Amino acid sequence: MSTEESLSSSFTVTNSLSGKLSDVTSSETHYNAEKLSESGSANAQGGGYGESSKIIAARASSGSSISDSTESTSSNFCSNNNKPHKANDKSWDAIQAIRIRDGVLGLNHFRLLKRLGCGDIGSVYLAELKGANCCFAMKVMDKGSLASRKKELRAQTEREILASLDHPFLPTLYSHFETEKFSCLVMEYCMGGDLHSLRQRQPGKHFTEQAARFYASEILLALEYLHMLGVIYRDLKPENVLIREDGHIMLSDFDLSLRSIVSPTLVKSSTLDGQRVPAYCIQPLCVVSSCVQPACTQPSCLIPSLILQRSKKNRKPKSETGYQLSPLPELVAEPTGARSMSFVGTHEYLAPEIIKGEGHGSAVDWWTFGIFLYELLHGKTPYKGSGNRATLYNVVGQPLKFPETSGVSFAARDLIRGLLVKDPLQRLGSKRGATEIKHHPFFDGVNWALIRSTVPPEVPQPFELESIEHRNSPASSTENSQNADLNSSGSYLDFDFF
Ligand SMILES: Nc1ncnc2c1ncn2[C@@H]1O[C@H](COP(=O)(O)OP(=O)(O)OP(=O)(O)O)[C@@H](O)[C@H]1O
Repeated sequence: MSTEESLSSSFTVTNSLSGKLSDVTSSETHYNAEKLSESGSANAQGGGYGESSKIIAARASSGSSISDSTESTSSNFCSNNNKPHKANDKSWDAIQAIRIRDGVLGLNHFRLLKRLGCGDIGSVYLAELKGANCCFAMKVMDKGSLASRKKELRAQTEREILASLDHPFLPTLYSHFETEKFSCLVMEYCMGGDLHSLRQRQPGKHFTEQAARFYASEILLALEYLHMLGVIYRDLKPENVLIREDGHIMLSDFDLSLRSIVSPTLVKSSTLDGQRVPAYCIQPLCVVSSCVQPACTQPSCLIPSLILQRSKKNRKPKSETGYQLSPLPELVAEPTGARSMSFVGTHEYLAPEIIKGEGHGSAVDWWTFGIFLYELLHGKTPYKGSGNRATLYNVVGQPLKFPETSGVSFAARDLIRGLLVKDPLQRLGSKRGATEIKHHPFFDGVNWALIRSTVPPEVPQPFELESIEHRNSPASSTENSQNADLNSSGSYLDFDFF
């Protein structure tokens, strides 16, 4: 079967799920491949997709348990009891103070200052907690619209995943409440915009290798944490990486994520006698600058013989290296049993196994991680075609190429090659997840434990609430009238959706 044929036939996704899935994901057994675009929808089953950038498989409505006019009070849902990293967060304290005073938190406690953006299932507003000088990002979803478009399960999945997170590079969900018409998520506000916009502002529209390493390292930790929770993210792209006030990142947007069961395991370290050997995918001496698809069949096992010999020669006697000689066990938490047949993601970032409809698991996140790193370093993605169909064709059938003039290091290209192996079983990260990827020489020198203390490549200008308030004053609010109603009493009238 030609690639073209297999592409078309791959859109007939009728198989049932295999592998271990949670209750929530098992509802994915009914789906239709569906494309989302501002210009409308198209049926992807026959390969007749148009030129949108993002596709999803619509899952059947689960009959979600959204209740009316209440804040979610379900025990630990939005308390910081189970979020030790938020123990000293003044935003938690401010929200808690309102709860103590008024019982529950609601829309009336917030002033919506401006619309930050809108996605497929809702709009996100910058919201100030009245009287507390604290700002949040509030995602507002129209319940009627969610129901009519069968998006309730997506919204519910996103909400439940957000509620379970407690990580410096992932968003905090402070509260979820419902009004008669809207479902609202109160999240941490990221004031620095997204990584896509930041990349556009770089010379040559790409990051330096040092900057790319920084962002890729933080993303790797975020994905590692998600995989430990059994969450496969599935939508990595610079647009979904937001920049915090301090220049560190926050991975956002979980409505395409998949939840599965994972059993974290301690395994013996991959070091040799305690000495780390650079785990290149391809032997450096054999590689020419514009490489084609690698012979990287077992990424974590292929260690260049030259390097091995040197390592053995340089190896220090046991007494000198002390405890390093007993390799420490490493935590591996890759949800390798997860399987989904959904057709989800963004065209240029879709893994081949998703396009081919073969069923996919956590390895899709390592594929997208490879595309992501390629884009940060080169200012473009590797398989982009003249349209979406051509892009998908390239992902499945074309070899990986780097620009002739690429000044990108061997280590970076080797890592990208290892991640962009088309067979998910042979892909770097597919067996031991982030643990495997962290050992790649591209990340040499990264202090994983202290990455939060690393100085970011760029720190955004300080955010001034007053300037937004000024712009939103009645005298200057033509823009506001198009967005949310921001009247000074703080009550809202209408939201502008989608
Ligand atoms: N916590 C946040 N802080 C600041 N801005 C945010 C935050 N969350 C979202 N945004 C902004 O709001 C926009 C809409 O976000 P949302 O997650 O709803 O959708 P999306 O990522 O654009 O698309 P989709 O939901 O269709 O995948 C984003 O593009 C982003 O610019």
